[in-house]
Amino acid sequence: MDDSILVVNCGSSSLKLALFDHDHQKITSALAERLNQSDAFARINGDETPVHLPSGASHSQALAALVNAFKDRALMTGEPMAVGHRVVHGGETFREASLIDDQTVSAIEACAALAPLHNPVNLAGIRAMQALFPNVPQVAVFDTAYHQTLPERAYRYALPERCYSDWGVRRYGFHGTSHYFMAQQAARLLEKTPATTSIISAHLGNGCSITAIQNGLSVDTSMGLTPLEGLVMGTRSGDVDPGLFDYLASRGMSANDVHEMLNKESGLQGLSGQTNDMRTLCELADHGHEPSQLAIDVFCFRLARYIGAMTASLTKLDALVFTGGIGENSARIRQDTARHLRLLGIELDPDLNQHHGRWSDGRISSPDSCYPALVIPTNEELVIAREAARLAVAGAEHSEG
Ligand SMILES: Nc1ncnc2c1ncn2[C@@H]1O[C@H](COP(=O)(O)OP(=O)(O)O)[C@@H](O)[C@H]1O
Ligand SMILES: CC(=O)OP(=O)(O)O
Ligand SMILES: [Mg+2]
Repeated sequence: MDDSILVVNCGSSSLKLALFDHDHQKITSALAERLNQSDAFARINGDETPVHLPSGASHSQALAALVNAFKDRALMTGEPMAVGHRVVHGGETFREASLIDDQTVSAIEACAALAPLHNPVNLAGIRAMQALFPNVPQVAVFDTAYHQTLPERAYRYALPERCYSDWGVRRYGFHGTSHYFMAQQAARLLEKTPATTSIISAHLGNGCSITAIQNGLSVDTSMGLTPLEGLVMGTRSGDVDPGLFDYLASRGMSANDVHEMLNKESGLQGLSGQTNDMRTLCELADHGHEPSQLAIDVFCFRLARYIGAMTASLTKLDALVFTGGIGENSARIRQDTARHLRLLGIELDPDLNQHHGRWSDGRISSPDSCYPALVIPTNEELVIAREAARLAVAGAEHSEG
């Protein structure tokens, strides 16, 4: 055994693997895409030569190939001290990360109906790593855990009580690891403690969600029972009128058709008819492609509406924070969103917004802005690595004691 920590993030058709040393510094990372398809592909980041995968490779085949590649390229010398897994849905069972045993696996299975795109592949990753490293502690870190502090008025839907008590229908919230990290990092940048820092955190990646954080705790969030609610996303619709389901059924669509459409054919992809990739959309819009511009407009307007809505959950606001691939990299999306927020007094400095990387504190708001706006790179893998190491050490001490 060496003292490295492996972090596994299995998505529906991709997986990300990261390797950290005992000081929680990233040693290397890798990505596999188009899994279960004939052109499955894997590479170690920064390395030109792809890692060979069989055609149609599954998550477990890709994990085995990448772990072998880490070993072959001497990036990993022995077994890791812990493996941390991102698990998207932990229901009400998990308020924090958990060492994985049979009970944990059953509880994750029980939540799979609520996150059909995510939990089954998360479990596939867990099983694959258990097979590769049967003696290494495995830890599940849940997207939902950080949101377990939501007050009831924020997590209950206005539905008959039995929906909640019999079937667990409530807002759970996701991307909790990233929003938690934003709360920690924003406090550091603002020279405060997390327990006294209140922010609105906008995580804008392929999946997008926004969270109100009051004194370090999640008090409201845009994703709900599943990761479909809320903001416009790459291929997910976010909020729609619940009356839509009935209407589409009357047009001949089955529940499964509607599920597929809302999750995989909507959002930026659906509006633009071209792509779910924001960078490409911005280029298309620059070349006069109107549906791409519309997709950007709907994305930014929905986001601004949610920023306004989140202020109802806070008694103070120390900063508006942008993160995720879009939030960190797109000055245009941040600017277009801020344009809708003049009434709130949020104003970006065009130069800082364009070049925030040059200033270490991530601030992009103008000095006159009523509230600071920050760009903070997320690092879900680091949080998962820390949690995995902490629980592995605690577990070892427990069994020794
Ligand atoms: N410079 C950029 N401008 C606009 N969008 C960008 C830029 N860089 C990355 N993105 C977008 O970020 C999104 C991916 O976000 P990311 O957080 O990496 O995804 P994931 O949720 O899969 O981790 C894509 O839509 C991509 O186009
Ligand atoms: C929960 C969720 O939406 O995750 P991702 O952004 O990885 O799809
Ligand atoms: Mg993501």
